[in-house]
This record gives sequence, structure tokens and C-alpha cells, in this order.
Amino acid sequence: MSLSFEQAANKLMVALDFPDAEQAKGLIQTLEGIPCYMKVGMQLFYASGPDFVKVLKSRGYSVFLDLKMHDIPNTVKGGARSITRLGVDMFNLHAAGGFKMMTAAQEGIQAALEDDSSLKKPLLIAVTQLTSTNQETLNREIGIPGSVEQSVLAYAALAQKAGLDGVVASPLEVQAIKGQCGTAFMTVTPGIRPAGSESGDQSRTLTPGQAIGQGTDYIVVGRPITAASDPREAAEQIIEEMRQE
Ligand SMILES: O=c1ccn([C@@H]2O[C@H](COP(=O)(O)O)[C@@H](O)[C@H]2O)c(=O)[nH]1
Repeated sequence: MSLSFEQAANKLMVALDFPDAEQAKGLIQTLEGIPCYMKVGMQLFYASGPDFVKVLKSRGYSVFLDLKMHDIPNTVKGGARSITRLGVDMFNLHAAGGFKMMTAAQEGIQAALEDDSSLKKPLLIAVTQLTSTNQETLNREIGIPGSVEQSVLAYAALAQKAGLDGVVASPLEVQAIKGQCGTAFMTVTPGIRPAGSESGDQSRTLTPGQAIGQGTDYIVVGRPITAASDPREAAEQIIEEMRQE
């Protein structure tokens, strides 16, 4: 059954990779009325911080704070507590930080919820292997043996054991992750490139329609929308393609 416009838009996370809040607000204005998720990454957060998250929430957006925490458990616990207080809907950390780090993040979430019972529990997901990583990078540069998919599945298993809600991976790995962890275990997939667009620094890519066809829960799209000559048209075309699957 094909998705409605709203259902497809709800599965689209737009990566607001901008150097300042003004430029990000410009894109939000352009996309007004499209009920997509907004993703705030390190570039925008380091520049405009919690205030910009509040702007997005006040405009009714679901917000994924993509800061990819990776530190000792105590530090990540504190970071998770602070992030939860911002009222974001989803945030993430690197599965490579290990089981204790991932459980510490959940303790941080719980502590924030106990501080303020009006807060909603955010979804917590783990980055497996970055979508810019290819087989060569993994084995020769980073020195991790085995295939990219094996590594992704090992991190997904660890994240699930630690009680997380899902993982960030390439759409190419969605079926294997869902097969191993179950369909309720969420996949959030960057590395999305509409047919004919530049892959740039992304290595493990699929088109929006192919990614939805693999059964992913959310696709993350940055430059194919933000760098398009008509970002609204680009977003609408991506949503239409998602609907066809
Ligand atoms: O493995 C990962 C994890 C996060 N990202 C983020 O997604 C967007 C993708 O942007 P594009 O411009 O569509 O390439 C970006 O914010 C990354 O930080 C990822 O690409 N891969």
C-alpha cells in the first residue's frame, strides 16, 4: 500500500547542515507545511545551540539531535541528561562507545525525566558504521576486519542488548538489521541519493524509493535538498518517490 504525502513526509529527516541559524531558518521557511523531521547536526548545534532546537520545537517539528556522542560513560550520561532537557524527540551516540556507555546514556535520560516529569522520553539510537565508510576504510584505515555489514550487525546487536531504540546505518543494511533485530528495531538511514545526484563523501547509498523499499523507518537527506536550486521542489520529489514504494 502506498504512503500518503503526510506518511512519507513523516519519514523524511531533513539535515539542517548550515553554519548559522539564519540560513537554517531560511530553509525551514521554504519547506513550510511539509511535516518532515528536522535533523540538527554538529555544525548548526555548535553555532546556534539549544536556542535553535527550541525554535524548531516551537514550530511543531520533531527534532533529531545528531551529535553522535562518544565518550566515557559518565560524560555521556551527563550529556544525555542535558540533551533530554532540550525536549528533542531523538538523539544518538556511537555504538563503538560500548555497552556501558550506551546504558549510561539511558541513565542520563531517566535522570532528566525524574528532574522534570513534563519531558517526553526521547528515542536513543546508535551509529553503527558511518555511511561514508567503505570496505577499504574499514579494513585498511580503521583496522576492523570483516565486512561492513558484519560490523554494522555486530554494533546493532550490541545497541539492542543495551536497550536502545534503533541504529543509524546505510539503507543497504536495513534488511539484515531488521532480520537480526526484528522489525520494531528502528533504522535511520542517511546515505540517500536521488538517481543522478552526486554521492559526494557518501559511500553506501540508495535512492529515497529504494531505501523505503528496503523497509527503513526514516531516511536522512541533506545536500540533495539543501543544495538544490529549488529545495522545496527537491523535497517534494523525494516525498513523491517515497510514496511510490
Ligand atoms: O552514518 C552517517 C551518520 C550521519 N550522517 C548525517 O546525515 C546527513 C547526510 O547528509 P547528506 O548531505 O545527505 O549527505 C549529514 O548530516 C550527516 O552528518 C551521515 O551522512 N551518515
